[in-house]
Amino acid sequence: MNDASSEDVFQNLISSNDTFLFDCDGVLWKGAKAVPGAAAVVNFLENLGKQVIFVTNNSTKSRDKYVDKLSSLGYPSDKEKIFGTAYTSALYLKHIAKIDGKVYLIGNESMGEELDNVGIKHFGIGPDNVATSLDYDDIKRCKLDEDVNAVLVGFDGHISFSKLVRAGSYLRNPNCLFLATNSDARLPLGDCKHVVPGTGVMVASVCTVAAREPDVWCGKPGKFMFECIQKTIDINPDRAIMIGDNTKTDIVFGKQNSLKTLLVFSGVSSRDSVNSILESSDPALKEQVPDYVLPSLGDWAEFCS
Ligand SMILES: C[C@H](OP(=O)(O)O)C(=O)O
Ligand SMILES: [Mg+2]
Repeated sequence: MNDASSEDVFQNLISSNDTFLFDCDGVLWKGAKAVPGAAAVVNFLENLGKQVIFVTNNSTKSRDKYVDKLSSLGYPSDKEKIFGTAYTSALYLKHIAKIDGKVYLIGNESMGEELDNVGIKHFGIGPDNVATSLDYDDIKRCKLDEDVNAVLVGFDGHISFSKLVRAGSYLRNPNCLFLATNSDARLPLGDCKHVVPGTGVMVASVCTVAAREPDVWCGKPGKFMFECIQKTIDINPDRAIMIGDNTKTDIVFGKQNSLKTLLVFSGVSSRDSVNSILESSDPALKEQVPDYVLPSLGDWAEFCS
């Protein structure tokens, strides 16, 4: 594991890579605020002719909404280079699963937007609290739709008992496909005293009630995310680097796809967490060790003028 803070290492990474894949939350921004200096670095790479790709597990934005967020924070915003899980889950349902019935969605408006874009019927967005007790008459208020043949779980700020009743009931049918966007436990929101539950919390609830694991993960480190990117963008893994803030998602994703990996400490994973991985004797954790570390992407801004 190398420290990437020096200008020499930065120049070396520029000459040895044509493609830079950036995670978003915790690398480019935290909540609504850009990571200081990060946009200068990304624009510098883009202006050098490097291929810049954005790869995020966050399902709360469609590709169109990511275009708006990236450009409002000063980043390049080519829609074709943005891969989020609202988009990739819709691609999976349309092109791989070829769903012809309905999708029960524990998710959000942006996921609905991407499903609409590919013509997949869905329902479930928004609050659903029809059942709140263990009284069976109450539970029966969760009417079940016979046409559901997939359950998709992403970020849902309205997750509730009723939604878990429905998801568990649909997934009791082994032919009902179970898709999840990502397993991130917490969201890095910057100056926030609160712990912010990530989609992994919602997916874990559905796994528990359904007594099943997802059939497909549509985000990092799942392989479908990289397949989506490769379908439209030519990447030579020998000359590509994944830059992320989470060892479990970003670094494993990079390693599994033979990319170089760089971990920044501006988001989820800390230097201490990497040190404990290095000290661990568990061979499975090796995949989480990045090739390079850097406190923050913005630290390279001083080399970009
Ligand atoms: C935190 C993560 O987003 P990413 O870091 O992949 O952009 C997520 O939304 O769970
Ligand atoms: Mg991140």
